[in-house]
Amino acid sequence: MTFPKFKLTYWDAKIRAEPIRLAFAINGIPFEDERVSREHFAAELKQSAPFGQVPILTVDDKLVLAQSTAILRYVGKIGPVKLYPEDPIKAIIADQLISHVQDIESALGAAFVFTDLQQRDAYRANLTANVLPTRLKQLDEFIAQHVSQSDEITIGDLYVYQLNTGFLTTTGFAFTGQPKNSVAGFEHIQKVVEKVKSHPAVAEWEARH
Ligand SMILES: N[C@@H](CCC(=O)N[C@@H](CS)C(=O)NCC(=O)O)C(=O)O
Repeated sequence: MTFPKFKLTYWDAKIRAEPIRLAFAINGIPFEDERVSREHFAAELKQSAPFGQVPILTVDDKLVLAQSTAILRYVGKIGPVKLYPEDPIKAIIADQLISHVQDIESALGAAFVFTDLQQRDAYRANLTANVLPTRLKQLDEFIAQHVSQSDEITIGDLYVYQLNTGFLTTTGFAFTGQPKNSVAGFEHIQKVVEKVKSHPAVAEWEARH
């Protein structure tokens, strides 16, 4: 299979780019993993980026694509491993996983709107005691009901994996004071994490990053 020349531009962070990087890795599609500083982005890229934000994917040095989940769906369609399933029901299951994980990430990120530290702490305490356990339980039950037990990986699974390895553990739970392995209590989430983690291309990617 031949592919265009790809360059993925983001910060030196996982957050919105990592599921895309993993989708490339699982498919064996070569890409330039460009990691820019906030300063370089503001000075050189923000004006020309389609929506003034990263990640962006540059195709063959000319077409510039934006919006992380749109890019992920694209990469999930073009490779030999159909990470974005062709079956519409399987596709919407993957889409729902992505949206739910994004809702969790937004809830974590919303703590930043509070400049008053006492209010921020109260928000995070509620997150830890109520919001996160509820959201994670919903995710666990959804996976139990809808996600295939096979080795097949979807872009939705990549988001669940990213929730555990990226935002939630390194940033989110650190904020809320939760232990880093808080997802471990959720059997079905954990199974998805293990499925992705044990994929040879993902294991190889993690060993290098
Ligand atoms: N909906 C967009 C959101 C992108 C976004 O919020 N990007 C942030 C980094 S995670 C950004 O570029 N911030 C710098 C800025 O807005 O100037 C996506 O999913 O790609």
